[in-house]
Amino acid sequence: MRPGWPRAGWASCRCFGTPTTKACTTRPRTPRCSICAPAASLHPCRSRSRPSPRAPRPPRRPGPEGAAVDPNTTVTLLALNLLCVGGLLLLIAGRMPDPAGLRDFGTGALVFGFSYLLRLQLGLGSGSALGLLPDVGMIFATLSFANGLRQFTGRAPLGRGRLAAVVAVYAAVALGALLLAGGVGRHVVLNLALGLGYVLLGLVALRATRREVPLLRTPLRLLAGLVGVLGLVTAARGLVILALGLTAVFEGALAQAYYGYSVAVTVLLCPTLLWMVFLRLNMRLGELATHDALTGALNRRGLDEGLLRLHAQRPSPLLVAMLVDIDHFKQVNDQQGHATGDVVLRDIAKTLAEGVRGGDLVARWGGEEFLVVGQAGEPGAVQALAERLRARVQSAGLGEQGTLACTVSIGVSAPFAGPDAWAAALRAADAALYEAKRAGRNRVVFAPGLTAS
Ligand SMILES: Nc1nc2c(ncn2[C@@H]2O[C@H](COP(=O)(O)OP(=O)(O)OP(=O)(O)O)[C@@H](O)[C@H]2O)c(=O)[nH]1
Repeated sequence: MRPGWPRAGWASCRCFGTPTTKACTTRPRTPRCSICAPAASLHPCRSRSRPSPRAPRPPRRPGPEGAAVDPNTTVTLLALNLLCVGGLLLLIAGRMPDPAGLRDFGTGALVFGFSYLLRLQLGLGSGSALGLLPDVGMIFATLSFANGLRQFTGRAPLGRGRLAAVVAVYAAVALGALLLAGGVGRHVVLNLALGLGYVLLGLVALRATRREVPLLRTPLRLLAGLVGVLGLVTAARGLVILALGLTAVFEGALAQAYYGYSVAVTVLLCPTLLWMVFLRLNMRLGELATHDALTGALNRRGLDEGLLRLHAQRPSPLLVAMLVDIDHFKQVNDQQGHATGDVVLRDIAKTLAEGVRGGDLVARWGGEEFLVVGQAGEPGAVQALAERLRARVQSAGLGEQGTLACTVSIGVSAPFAGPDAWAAALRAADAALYEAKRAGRNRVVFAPGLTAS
């Protein structure tokens, strides 16, 4: 250490031992060295940290608390969020055998995200003709969402021709508005069209709640509420632009409210979509676990679950078991090929499922054998059901061309109640089926306790 230099702390004090010769760069919280400390009141750093009362104060910037919602930052975050979610949905859809609308959801989110980024590049309030490009992107993305939702809820998608026509009409109207009224016209048309699109999307979701399983109704209602309100707010924004001009919706309280709500919707929308996808996948897995892959009839596990449900009813109903076996099915395979045999199996399963009463169970019991379990019901009802099933199969056109014919033999158990009687009922149905085959096939035989009516 040089003689005369401060003892401690000088290295961290940015006056470097020459406090008054230059403008001091000492930060307010830097520990002072022994040179600065005694003359702190004269030192330039002290005078800088305490401005004289006469000096004009710099304008206050909003702090982190209560900071304004900045449209540019908000739109950037929305765009990134949409791009991430779109990519994720497309990844999930790529791995699903039946993506049911997920591809359209993903495409919609990606196109919306890119459109937002393009709008940021051009300037949010820009009135340039290039701005029509992201506008058209957003309209297409909204239609893509609606298409995805339709498919997700089991409805046919809108054809490509229709989508292209709507987008073309929008582009023409927006161009006309731009030529007539400049940027204001373009923004009014965009907000009104997007608002209408969101409201329609909400209505598609609301309509689907009527047909969907209860599990899916909650996220669908949430989706309908979120986009429905966004639609009304966006359309109202269009009217505000018309009445007050563009500045009113990009600055001030209205802009704060709109962008605040948009953030909330986007943040909630993504988990809602993923929630719906998760539920759908879960339902699909449940179906795969309980249904036969070839015929779509219940498998043993599905039958067990169905039987438990039937037995759990109060009062416990009387049930009957019917074993349905295709006659001479080996000949179908030998003459038409195994693939056609598969189609015939599928057709017969469908014919049986369409012929039973609501609540009856149809399961694939073995290779070309099905089991129907239903409530015994009124006297004569079981006999009528068994005969109807036999007749329906006989008259059905089967195979790829619908030109093949097959018959079935059916053995019907006596009515039974409770799981304990299940094994005995199956034995009785099997014995009756054997008897039907022995007696010449294409007939129904009833176990003792039930007689043909
Ligand atoms: N295509 C196809 N054939 C199957 C399947 N499962 C079993 N089979 C066929 O079903 C036929 C059953 O033949 P059999 O048990 O001799 O009975 P059947 O020819 O129907 O004669 P009856 O029952 O006595 O009237 C066999 O040829 C099996 O290969 C399947 O999943 N697909």
